[in-house]
Amino acid sequence: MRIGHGFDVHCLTENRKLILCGVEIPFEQGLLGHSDADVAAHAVTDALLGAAALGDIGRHFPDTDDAYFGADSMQLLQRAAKMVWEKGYAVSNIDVTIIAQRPKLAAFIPKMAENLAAVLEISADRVNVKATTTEKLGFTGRGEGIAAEAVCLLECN
Ligand SMILES: Nc1ccn([C@@H]2O[C@H](COP(=O)(O)O)[C@@H](O)[C@H]2O)c(=O)n1
Ligand SMILES: C[C@@]1(CO)OP(=O)(O)OP(=O)(O)OC[C@H]1O
Repeated sequence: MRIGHGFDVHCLTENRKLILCGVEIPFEQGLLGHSDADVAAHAVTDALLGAAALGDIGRHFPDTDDAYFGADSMQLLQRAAKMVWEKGYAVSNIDVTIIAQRPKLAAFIPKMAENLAAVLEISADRVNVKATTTEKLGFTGRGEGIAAEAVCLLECN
């Protein structure tokens, strides 16, 4: 068994979509990034890569590369999963925490978990997604950005 952790932050801004684990969330602001800025998908990607000792998302998909401009981060996650499979590991489970003061995410969480399970080719009971505020404290609490953390356990084939 191998454990990995991922953490990411993106800034909230006008005129951008808010996409979390591939789900477009209706909100007056979205996340800024070179890709679609899906902060939760990025945290999961880093958790997988970390567990397999494969570095991080920026190493494999640099934000200086035009190929990733506006990229669908769930596709980047799928590519990271393939790297992990090729190293002989299988994803045992993932647990994701999205840190956002607003919007309320509860209604969208089942679809986020479904998307992650599909991309990672694992059953729904191996995926957990949750959201928390920071009780209006810090940059997330002020609504300046959204953060996400993820942990992943890999099994050796
Ligand atoms: N953006 C969010 C944040 C939280 N939730 C849900 O609300 C619960 C309470 O959040 P606290 O930060 O006050 O502990 C949390 O457990 C989530 O179920 C949410 O849906 N969207
Ligand atoms: C995903 C990538 C690549 O498009 O860009 P961003 O969307 O800016 O995201 P970030 O988490 O800052 O870094 C990883 C990048 O390589």
